[in-house]
Amino acid sequence: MIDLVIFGATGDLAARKLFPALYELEAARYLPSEVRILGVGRKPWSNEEFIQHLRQSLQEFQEPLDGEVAERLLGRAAYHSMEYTPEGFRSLAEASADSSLFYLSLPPDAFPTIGVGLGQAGLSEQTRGFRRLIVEKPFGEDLQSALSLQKTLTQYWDESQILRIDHFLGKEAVQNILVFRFANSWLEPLWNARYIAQVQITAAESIGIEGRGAFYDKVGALRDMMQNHMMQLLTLSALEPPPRFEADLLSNEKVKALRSARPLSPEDIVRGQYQGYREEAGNPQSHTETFAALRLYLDNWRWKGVPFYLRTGKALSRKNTTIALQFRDPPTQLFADSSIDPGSGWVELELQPKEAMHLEVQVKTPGLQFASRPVTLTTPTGNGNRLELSAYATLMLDALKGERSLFIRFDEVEYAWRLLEPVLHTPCPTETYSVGSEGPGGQHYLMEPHHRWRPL
Ligand SMILES: NC(=O)C1=CN([C@@H]2O[C@H](COP(=O)(O)OP(=O)(O)OC[C@H]3O[C@@H](n4cnc5c(N)ncnc54)[C@H](OP(=O)(O)O)[C@@H]3O)[C@@H](O)[C@H]2O)C=CC1
Ligand SMILES: O=C1O[C@H](COP(=O)(O)O)[C@@H](O)[C@H](O)[C@H]1O
Repeated sequence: MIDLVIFGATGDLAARKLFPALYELEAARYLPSEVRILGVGRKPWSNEEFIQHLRQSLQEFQEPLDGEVAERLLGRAAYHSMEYTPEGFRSLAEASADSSLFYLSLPPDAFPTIGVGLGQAGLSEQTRGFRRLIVEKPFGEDLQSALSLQKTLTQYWDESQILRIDHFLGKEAVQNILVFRFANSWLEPLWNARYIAQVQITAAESIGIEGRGAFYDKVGALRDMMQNHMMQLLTLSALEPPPRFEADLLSNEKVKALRSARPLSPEDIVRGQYQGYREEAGNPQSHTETFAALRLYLDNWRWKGVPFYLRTGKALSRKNTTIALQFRDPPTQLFADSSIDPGSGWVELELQPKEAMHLEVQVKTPGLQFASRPVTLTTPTGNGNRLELSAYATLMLDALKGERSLFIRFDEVEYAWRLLEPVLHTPCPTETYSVGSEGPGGQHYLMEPHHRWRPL
């Protein structure tokens, strides 16, 4: 038997994302028959109460829902109520299988207690099977806390057993960045400072904090999105090709990209907060940013001098996650007085809400004059989500298989924190922006002359 042990199984993430992901795996018959789902929590629930909670979560968050598949999944589920004490972990050791995947789906304050508790109960030992630990984000709240969490966990867990999750890496569209870059021989030679003038990475959300105020107000956009998802998009866009597609070789390249970043200064960041956030978060004095934009430079051979502009925010005009690169202008303007827009020449990977690639090219303006105009070639890169697994389903399946290339190695976390550290603790003005807008106006002051943000 293999146990998928979900700590925090009574919580929000489990209900919204993890149970539906398990349902998807069950529906696709990807979940090996020997896998049991063991929910763990402090709530004194019986097996029946947990199974009922799982059923209700699927009814609420899984669409479409096939009753037969749901019942198959429920048939694998059990609950273990425990306090996070040595005695509690001993009881778990008796109840759980020799091969176990422990998923820490609870508030980050609890990560050290559970990691150590499992270790002390012998549950990190791999003498009779595998033992792996999935750790949710955020991994620390700054560099020091991340280093300290790592030190605590590695008293009992080897790095190869720890799977730090960043659900963006489970998205097909994010995995497509590498394929797009390295499987197209026409494109790769152009993907550098010689041909690219600027890179813009945007993760805009239309939703606000959605009842997560107590959590979000301590975190803000820099810690919630920038340190993890945005840094992953940055490294995947900027890294050198690894010699082979292997987890450690890929992580090496991501870390190299992060380590080449020029140190940030306060002029490289703009923060915003949407109107009404303070009331929603229940903190009238809050300066927590719900929007952050950064300008950064990677001082390496490939990217020297190219600005990377990153922005992420909530309560914006629409959900839109993109990576866009602008090609440099041709060396001479052959077509006099043409209608070439200085803001054109983009290749854009749209990651969400649609998965698509957009390539802007110049074609002749019809008529007697030789002038050019931009047209956009668009091709969908996904399959309309019909056959795709959700990000969490992909990652859980990889975790069960022990495949680590879509998980984050500690030095990726470390160097992402190191990069942000200079702007993380310094007080910085937060500009208010309207709900449903493009974000604070100040974001435009980050840009170099002739650069401007693409519309959301
Ligand atoms: N919710 C989301 O959308 C997302 C969440 N995450 C991450 O996932 C993890 C879980 O998030 P979420 O489900 O929202 O968290 P919740 O606040 O819903 O907590 C999950 C469960 O953890 C247990 N718990 C709560 N506080 C503590 C504590 N101090 N010590 C031990 N156990 C505790 C509770 O279960 P019980 O009382 O039964 O023990 C609770 O039901 C977090 O690390 C979060 O950052 C990441 C991305 C998105
Ligand atoms: O991790 C997080 O991500 C979501 C955005 O994820 P997406 O898959 O919907 O793009 C964000 O809303 C949340 O605040 C953050 O914690």
